[in-house]
Amino acid sequence: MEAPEILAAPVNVIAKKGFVSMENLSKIYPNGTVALQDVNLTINEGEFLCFVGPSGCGKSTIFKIITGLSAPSTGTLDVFGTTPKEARKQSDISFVFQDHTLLPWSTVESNVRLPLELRGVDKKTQKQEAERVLEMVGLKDYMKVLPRQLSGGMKMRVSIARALVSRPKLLLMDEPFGALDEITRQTLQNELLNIWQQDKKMTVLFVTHNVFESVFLSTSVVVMTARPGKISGQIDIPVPFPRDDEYRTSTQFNELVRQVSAALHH
Ligand SMILES: Nc1ncnc2c1ncn2[C@@H]1O[C@H](COP(=O)(O)OP(=O)(O)OP(=O)(O)O)[C@@H](O)[C@H]1O
Repeated sequence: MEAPEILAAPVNVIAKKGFVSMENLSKIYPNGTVALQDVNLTINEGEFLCFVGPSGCGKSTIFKIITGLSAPSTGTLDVFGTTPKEARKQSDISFVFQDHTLLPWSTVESNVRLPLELRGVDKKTQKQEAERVLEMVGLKDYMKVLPRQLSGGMKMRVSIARALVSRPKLLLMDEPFGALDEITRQTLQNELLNIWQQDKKMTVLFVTHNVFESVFLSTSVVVMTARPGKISGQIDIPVPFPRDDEYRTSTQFNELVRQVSAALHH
């Protein structure tokens, strides 16, 4: 994590129409790197937004700002009517990273219960909720198993279950499937969409370098450019859910992939 930014200007946090909204948001790191410049973005409740862009375009910085781990240098930010830090404290925001970050010495169940345990939720509820989310990711039979006994895809499922256990309003996923083989990746994409469909109100922000993945998963793709990091375009994916494997080979899918790729190389 970066050093505290004493010089950072205070951020205005005000209620806006969007679920999460950013206006003219910029981020200049203490070493002078302009990570984000004039970012304007409105995210509505229930959206599945994918961020694509070259390495270093500021995708992770946007995530850090939304969660209050980093302060914007200028601009306005609203995270469902409260401060980012408060939203995180209330467990309204959960994360999933490429690295599953599971505790190796704890069972699957203990790993998944951890966010609730840290919040002082009673043991019975912890167990019920862990069972609920492990069922959702198809791992209810693996509750007593240690992470090292699981495949990469299964570890990622546990990581997703742990993020869902606190019933977040906002789920942030930073290249979660980047380290998985293509078949496992597609299976997990299907599963993630099923889970998201079960909770129509959960908003998902998903970073990926993979254009196909962004077009398969999202309701809208945000395309970013690097140095300085800016949003160069947003392409809506007006394809109804559920989406299946037929969609992956459809003309519409290929056309949307073409559009996102063109925006990336623009
Ligand atoms: N703490 C920091 N101090 C200085 N510069 C930073 C810091 N964190 C990130 N940067 C720089 O800010 C820019 C945006 O970084 P960020 O990690 O947000 O990009 P990204 O799009 O997530 O990259 P990647 O796709 O490689 O993960 C990069 O040029 C990076 O080197």
